[in-house]
Amino acid sequence: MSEERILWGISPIGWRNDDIPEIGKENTLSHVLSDIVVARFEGTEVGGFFPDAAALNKELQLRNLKIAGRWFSSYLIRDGLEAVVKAFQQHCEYLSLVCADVAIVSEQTYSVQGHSVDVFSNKPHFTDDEWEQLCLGLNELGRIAQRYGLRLVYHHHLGTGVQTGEEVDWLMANTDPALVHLLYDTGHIFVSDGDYMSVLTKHVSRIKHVHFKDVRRHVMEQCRKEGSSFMQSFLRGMFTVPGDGCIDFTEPYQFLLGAGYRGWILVEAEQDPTVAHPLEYALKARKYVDERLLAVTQLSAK
Ligand SMILES: O=C1C[C@@H](O)[C@H](O)[C@@H](O)C1=O
Ligand SMILES: [Co+2]
Repeated sequence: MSEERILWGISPIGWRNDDIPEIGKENTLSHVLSDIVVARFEGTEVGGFFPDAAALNKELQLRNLKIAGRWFSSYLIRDGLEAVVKAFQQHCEYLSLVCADVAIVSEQTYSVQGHSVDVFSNKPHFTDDEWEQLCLGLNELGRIAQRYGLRLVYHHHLGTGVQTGEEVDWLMANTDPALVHLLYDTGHIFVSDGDYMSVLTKHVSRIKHVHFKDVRRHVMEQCRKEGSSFMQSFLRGMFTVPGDGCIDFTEPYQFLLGAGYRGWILVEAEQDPTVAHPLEYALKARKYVDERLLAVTQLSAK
């Protein structure tokens, strides 16, 4: 478990994207993992194209890489808890076999994440009953995750019912802090609310996993103006790696350090890999982390 320090990882989403599985298909698992080693990250998250646990462990061990976690789309509101539990148990079983730390959950009932609609004006809103069903269900999934030695971390996401800071507040207030933790994703909350510090400062004690995703402001503004879908927006380059967009990561990073955050920070930048060379962007992110985040912290500690 990554309890003692911050571990830096990078998501495979820059090479291949589960939201559009056709893109980056030419990037094999070996290629992606070896690029991650070249860029000096310690680990990654599991992508949809990753193999069974034994085959993955072999490739990880060869490169001394770790797995942080994996995304799980829950449909607690649409299908009910019972229908979700079996798939979630299998998910946790796999994650425990690859020695992961977190199970990342995002409720996808009514989500427009994968739809061809304007993501900026079509997010769903849950009713009180639906919120209750979601929160009780998440507590139960959190209990299951714990049995597998994992933490359930909830991923707030554009185009879903838990997108805004207010919705994150509601989710945190109505779930059990011992069972349901928060994944803080800078890119999603910035595009949603135009602010990335409020969720962090309010909920830092619940945050157990972090995605550092940067945003190209001019592309975001253009996508908003034209009513782009979520997938169109990232294909057009709305997201990028830290240091390449408009977010100043020194602020959230210093705050996380000050609050004693331990665990993973993953660079996560979905863009079209035929436009944004994945290794080039991974190296760009590494340079920013080394020079603007780690070096500054070491200097101020002297
Ligand atoms: O953590 C994430 C996983 C993806 O599948 C998702 O669409 C992306 O935006 C993200 O932040
Ligand atoms: Co994310």
